[in-house]
Amino acid sequence: MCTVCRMGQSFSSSSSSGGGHNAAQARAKKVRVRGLVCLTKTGDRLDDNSMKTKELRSVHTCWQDNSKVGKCADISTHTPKALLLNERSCSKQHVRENLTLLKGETSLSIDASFGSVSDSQSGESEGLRGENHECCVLRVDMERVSEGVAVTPGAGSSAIECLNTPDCVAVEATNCVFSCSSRLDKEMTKTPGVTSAPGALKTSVPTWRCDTFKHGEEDQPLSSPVEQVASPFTGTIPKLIVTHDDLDPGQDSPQISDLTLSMGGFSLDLHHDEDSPCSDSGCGGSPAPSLFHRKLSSSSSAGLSSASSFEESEDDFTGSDIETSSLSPSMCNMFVRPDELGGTKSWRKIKTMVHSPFVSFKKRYPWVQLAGHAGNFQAGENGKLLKKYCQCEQLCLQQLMNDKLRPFVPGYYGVVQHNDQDYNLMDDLLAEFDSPSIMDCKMGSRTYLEEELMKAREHPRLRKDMYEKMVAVDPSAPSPEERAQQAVLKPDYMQWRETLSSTATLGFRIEGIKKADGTCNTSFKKTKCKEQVMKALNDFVDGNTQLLRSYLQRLEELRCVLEISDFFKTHEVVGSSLLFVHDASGLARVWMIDFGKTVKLPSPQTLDHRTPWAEGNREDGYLWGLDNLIQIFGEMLQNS
Ligand SMILES: O=P(O)(O)O[C@H]1[C@H](O)[C@@H](OP(=O)(O)O)[C@H](OP(=O)(O)O)[C@@H](OP(=O)(O)O)[C@H]1O
Ligand SMILES: Nc1ncnc2c1ncn2[C@@H]1O[C@H](COP(=O)(O)OP(=O)(O)O)[C@@H](O)[C@H]1O
Repeated sequence: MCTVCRMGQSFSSSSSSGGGHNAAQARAKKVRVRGLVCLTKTGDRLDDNSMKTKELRSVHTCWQDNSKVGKCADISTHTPKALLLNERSCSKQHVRENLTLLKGETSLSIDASFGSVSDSQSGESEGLRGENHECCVLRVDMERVSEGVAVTPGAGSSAIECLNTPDCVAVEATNCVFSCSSRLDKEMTKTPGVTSAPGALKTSVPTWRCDTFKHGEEDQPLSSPVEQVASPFTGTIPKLIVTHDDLDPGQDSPQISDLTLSMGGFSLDLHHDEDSPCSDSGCGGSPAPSLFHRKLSSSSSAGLSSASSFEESEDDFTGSDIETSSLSPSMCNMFVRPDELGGTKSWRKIKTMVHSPFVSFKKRYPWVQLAGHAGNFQAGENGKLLKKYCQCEQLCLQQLMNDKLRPFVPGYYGVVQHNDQDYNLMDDLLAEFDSPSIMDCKMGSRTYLEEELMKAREHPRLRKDMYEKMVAVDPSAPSPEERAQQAVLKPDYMQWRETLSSTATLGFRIEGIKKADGTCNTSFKKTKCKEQVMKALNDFVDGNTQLLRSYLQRLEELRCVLEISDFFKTHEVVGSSLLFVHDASGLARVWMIDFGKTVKLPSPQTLDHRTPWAEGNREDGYLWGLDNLIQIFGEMLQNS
């Protein structure tokens, strides 16, 4: 049962309820679409979370699977004891997301304020060829979308046009220079990079040198010198991919949510983007002012760069939200580098964002990011990936390289610098797959750190972006106080998300699925009960029993290792995901990713990861969630 315990919220209302009503009405007219994608040879992006398709060269790897269906205990469902729940959100029925409002509208323009598409171009009956890189969707197609029909612009006469691919992005993509960072206790040696020739998307690393990585007791060899050049950016034909929401019982049509426009390898992240740090508590709760770089969530994407200190982020929170605006005026800003903007902070307030083409330099495949923070990743070389630096994640990955869990996490190669931004360099787990299907499952029964909770109590910070995300899913979810403030506290939002999804009841939730056919779905916010999860999983594997078996085997292996891992025992693992990847060859693997909020416990404390959470015990429910996931896979296999 849900209990109500609202944390101290003594802040004043930032807007009147009347204004809020108007704002709500305005929002209600928006149509949320997920998955506008440019099919390109270079780099694509599918959604608000930097989703991108990937074209890998063929890898004919056969996966021998000898797993047997394991015996699984019944799924136990527990609600962490001390969860502070939003009563309203627990008790409300799920509300469909905005889709029906599309009907009767015409062509769409982008509302940069909240990652939505608004009907501001009503009256148009043909694709609207806009300026300033606007993308347009025809009414006829959007109506088909609203009916749950997949629309493939470019296949027919029209649907979406991706216009005016900005030259400046190509420029942005040029002059990429990689070098190893000399930071972090001189773990790596910084060497000068070489600027690539203009006009091409070229990244050179002529003098790449990384000294042996040392942190504490760990020694990690780093990558060897490489020099690679990606293909020049080419124009693309965008494609709209309709993604079906999980249907709640009683729902009869799919929902569509969230929009990202991709243009030839760069993408416009159209989510509301209140600035945020890695988390309210900092990255992993341990902000390091000199090195900490805030993560940019899809909901809080803050522009072209994300390097900022925790302190700056905190300031941002207290600042008012940016006013909403349509795409066109603000689009120009998207192509302006942060340092070209007037203020030191204004660039972080840009609502929409563009990513440089994200291309695997060797394979030249578009990459896929299913969940997480927009703009967090850059292509690395040789099947590697650059993720925006987070000290917490770095520490974890370093330790994991010497832990029993090593085969279940991406290989880690240290910190590199690119355009003045530090990145953790790690394996691209998709690299060995050919047109992979991918699923991101966020593990655990709690998605925020205890430290975040404490900080929110000490210094309550209003999150307008989270309020907007909340009402977009369920307009009745906010409490009267939240409604008056038009904002929520992060832990409240996170708890609401947990109870809305299967996190609270099963200890994991599906964040996103992208299938080999290019379709994707990141609208699993309300996938809560076991049956819904099974349906999504079954869709993910296309009913393939062998894949189920392979995944089950891998999950059981992972569980065995987790139970004996020193790292796992001594860390609070929050917000970490399991990345499921398979392809047509039958290769199916699962890895642990995202250690941005995985925090070492004070010695000699350890966790069993199954005990229900009560504030102070720091239990995260990770293994409990994995037990349930394994049980579900086992049940599906038995039923198949
Ligand atoms: O999934 P939605 O509903 O968009 O909510 C997101 C996710 O919970 C993010 O977690 P993850 O990165 O694991 O996906 C979280 O980032 P943190 O992990 O930093 O807590 C974001 O917090 P902010 O980054 O504060 O917006 C929050 O807004
Ligand atoms: N090592 C990796 N290899 C391949 N894909 C990855 C890797 N790490 C992350 N991803 C992709 O990026 C998404 C977000 O990753 P995550 O680490 O959770 O980001 P964030 O810290 O921004 O939440 C994942 O869902 C997955 O699609």
